[in-house]
Amino acid sequence: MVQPRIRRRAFDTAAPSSTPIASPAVAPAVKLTGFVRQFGENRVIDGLDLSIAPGEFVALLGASGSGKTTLLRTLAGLDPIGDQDVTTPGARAVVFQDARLLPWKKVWRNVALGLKDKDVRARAEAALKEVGLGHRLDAWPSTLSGGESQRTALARALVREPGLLLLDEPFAALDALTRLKMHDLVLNLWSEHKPAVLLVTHDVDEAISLADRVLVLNKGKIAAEEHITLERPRAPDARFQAIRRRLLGHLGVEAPAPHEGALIAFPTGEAVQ
Ligand SMILES: Nc1ncnc2c1ncn2[C@@H]1O[C@H](COP(=O)(O)OP(=O)(O)OP(=O)(O)O)[C@@H](O)[C@H]1O
Repeated sequence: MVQPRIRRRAFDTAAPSSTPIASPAVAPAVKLTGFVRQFGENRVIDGLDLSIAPGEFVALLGASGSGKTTLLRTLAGLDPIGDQDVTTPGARAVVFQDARLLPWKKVWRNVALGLKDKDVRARAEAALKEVGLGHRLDAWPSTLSGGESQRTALARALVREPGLLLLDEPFAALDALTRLKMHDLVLNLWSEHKPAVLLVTHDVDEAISLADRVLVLNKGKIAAEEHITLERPRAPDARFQAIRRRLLGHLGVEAPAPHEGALIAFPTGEAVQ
């Protein structure tokens, strides 16, 4: 396979003006200027500008087919970019919706995949302990639950000490409770290691709960941006709901007023409107 060319060059030190974490002297973890991606006649990304500060947690929302994965794949270096202005200076790691573990390798070997040092088992073990899987080092991937598989995928990403962590709907296939636990885990790992994060998600609440900044992708460009300054952990209070309504509006979805038309299920199975 021809390796995509992601330019890793010295770039201007101007920090993104709108990011809360950026300091003027710090180079961004991601910088895209006027980026275009086209499949035949389909111009999916159309002159997109994006800057992510080191350590910043950004979530990306957008309708199905709006180009979220295309953008993430570009930043991951998985797609050719031609001679375009894309800079991702540090190490990158990606976690997808499915864990993509090699079934013939034990859990720790999946995490250590591609590492070259002598102490790879120790590093894999440390990463697996961090995601709460220190007891499953020698397990086979087929014996893991969905949540455990995604934890393993997170450990595999973390062990590479990425400056940029790309998350493509990593919690979408998990049940609601496991998803909430994964949110806590990701926030803990992020505050411990502080990579820049780009999280692609369909879930507006997930985006508001986790990110410093939420972007809405529409017609190939960033159509809206919300800075989330609520303290973590974030409760779905009135300020949260106001951000939610604005983001849903940008996505073309009308948010129901609280409880309006909502079905409330009781433990008896009885439901009232
Ligand atoms: N390799 C490809 N060849 C041709 N078209 C592609 C290719 N990859 C993506 N596309 C098209 O680009 C558009 C954006 O796809 P992409 O997967 O980035 O959207 P998305 O926002 O991630 O969608 P979803 O939320 O449904 O996952 C779609 O119309 C898709 O069909």
